[in-house]
Amino acid sequence: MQKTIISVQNLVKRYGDFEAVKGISFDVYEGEIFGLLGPNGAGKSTTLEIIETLRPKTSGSIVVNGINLDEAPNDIKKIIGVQLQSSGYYPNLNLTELIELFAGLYNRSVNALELLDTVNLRDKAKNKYKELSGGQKQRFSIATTLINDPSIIFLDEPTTGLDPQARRNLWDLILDIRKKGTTVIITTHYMDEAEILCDRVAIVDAGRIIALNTPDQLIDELVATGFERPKEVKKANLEDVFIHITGKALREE
Ligand SMILES: Nc1ncnc2c1ncn2[C@@H]1O[C@H](COP(=O)(O)OP(=O)(O)OP(=O)(O)O)[C@@H](O)[C@H]1O
Repeated sequence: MQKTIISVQNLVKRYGDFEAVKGISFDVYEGEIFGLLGPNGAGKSTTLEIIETLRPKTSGSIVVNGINLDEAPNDIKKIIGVQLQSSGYYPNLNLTELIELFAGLYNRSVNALELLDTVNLRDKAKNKYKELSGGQKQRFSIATTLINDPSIIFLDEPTTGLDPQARRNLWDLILDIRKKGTTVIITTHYMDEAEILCDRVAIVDAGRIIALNTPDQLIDELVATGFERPKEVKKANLEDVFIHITGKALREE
């Protein structure tokens, strides 16, 4: 029996007259990678930010690890890891100094180099954020979610804009984080990514969950309706070619 670590019930969010989230309910199990998928404007980030205590909800109930968001949002903050806005990365500080600063905000001391190691950025410890490549920036952003040793981390489109190697590298990182027991909630527009990473996905459209299951089950259900891909699929695709000829290793970015 899986333990529920996040329970969302009838969540509604209105911005003025516009209802962005229309009464959604779902549970996230401890230790899983749970994906929120959906087109632009579906309400994924809004839902995520409400659970992260960063945005007020209109109605509904949210319980994170037994803590009711209405009663003790600060207790929820202590056990979750949130990607900080890059605007909060003071331009004159290097990565080590930024981590130390954020750790101070959580009232914690962390070994910055060890943390940078987990995201493969030790050699950039003395660099400033603006000197990083896109992939390195994303990895640093994931490192910042781990500063308070959280039980749950939230990743909003972590691989958008990355090259295939950097995406795969980030997938490995996310799988490693989960292997250590951390629950991961992720939003993405990439279905290949969701298929590889997520234990279960909720497909959100116009503020409603229209499907929720394991990727495998969702695919099987579609196939059971008689769906077939319009043309025979080749055994490889262009991305396989790209990775095959450029190598899987992460580049010196
Ligand atoms: N602060 C706000 N004020 C008014 N409307 C907002 C606000 N934030 C989001 N919205 C609207 O709510 C809807 C859901 O936005 P949200 O950012 O949650 O979608 P999303 O699924 O994360 O989309 P994307 O994939 O583009 O990031 C959109 O129509 C958006 O315009």
